[in-house]
Amino acid sequence: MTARSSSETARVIPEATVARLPVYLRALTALADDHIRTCSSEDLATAAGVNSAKLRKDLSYLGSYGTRGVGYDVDYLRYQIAREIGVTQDWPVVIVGIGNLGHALANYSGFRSRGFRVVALLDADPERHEEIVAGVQVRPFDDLEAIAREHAVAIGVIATPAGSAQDVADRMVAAGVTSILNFAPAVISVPDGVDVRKVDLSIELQILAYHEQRKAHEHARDEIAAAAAGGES
Ligand SMILES: NC(=O)c1ccc[n+]([C@@H]2O[C@H](COP(=O)([O-])OP(=O)(O)OC[C@H]3O[C@@H](n4cnc5c(N)ncnc54)[C@H](O)[C@@H]3O)[C@@H](O)[C@H]2O)c1
Repeated sequence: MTARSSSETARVIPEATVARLPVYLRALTALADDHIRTCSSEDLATAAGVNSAKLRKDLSYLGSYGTRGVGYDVDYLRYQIAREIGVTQDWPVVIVGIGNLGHALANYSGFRSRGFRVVALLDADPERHEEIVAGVQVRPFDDLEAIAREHAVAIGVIATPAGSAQDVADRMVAAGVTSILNFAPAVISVPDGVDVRKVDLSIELQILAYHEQRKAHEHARDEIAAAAAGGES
C-alpha cells in the first residue's frame, strides 16, 4: 500500500461523495473486466447511473481529473478510489447473529473480493455453535472481545433480531469495534467516533411502493383527463 501524506489523510470528502465512490468502483471493475483501459467521464457516469458533472466533481476530491481527450485510466482510477475507501487493505469483519440473514451474509463472496474478510461468525444460541458456514465455524457471542482483540476487528455486522441489536452494538463498541453495519430494524445508539450504517430492505421496498402508487395515480389522472378531452371533442 502506498504511504499517504498528511495532507491526503486530512482531506475531507463530502459524505454524499463517499457514498458514491463504491458505485464508481463497481462500475470501473465491470469496465476492467471487459478489458476497457480508458473511459470518458460520460461513459463512467452512465455506467454508475449519475450525471457526468457530478462524477467529475466527485473525482476531483480525489485529485483525479482525467486527461483531456483520453478520459480516465480505468485501472489507476480504480486504485485511487479503492485506496480512498480503504479497500486496498484487508478489513477483518465479524458477523453477529447467524440466522437466515447471517448465513446469507457469511456466504456472500462479494465481501472478500472487496477486501472484507469475515474472521468470525458469532451467535448467542449454543445450538448454532457446531455449524460451519462458508468455511467459518459459528462461535459463542461471548467470544467477541477475544476475537476482536486477536484480529483487530474494526467493523461489525449486526444480523440479530431488533431486540438484541443495542446490546450487541454495546458489546461491539466495548470490544473496540468502531464501525457497525446494522441490519436489524432498530435504532441503535453509539458513542461519538463510532459509525453506524443501517440497511433496511423493507424501507427500500416501501419507497418503491410509494413510487408505484404515485405512478398509478398519475396514470389514472391521465386517463381521466384523456376521457374528459375525448368527451369534449
Ligand atoms: N435489513 C434488511 O434488509 C433485513 C432483511 C432481512 C432480515 N433483517 C433483519 O435481520 C435480523 C435477522 O433476521 P433473520 O431472519 O436472520 O433472523 P433469525 O431469527 O433467523 O436469526 C437471528 C439470529 O440471531 C441470534 N441472536 C439473537 N440474539 C442474539 C444476541 N444477543 N447475540 C448474538 N446472537 C443473537 C439468534 O440466535 C439467531 O441465530 C432481524 O432483525 C431481521 O429483521 C433485515
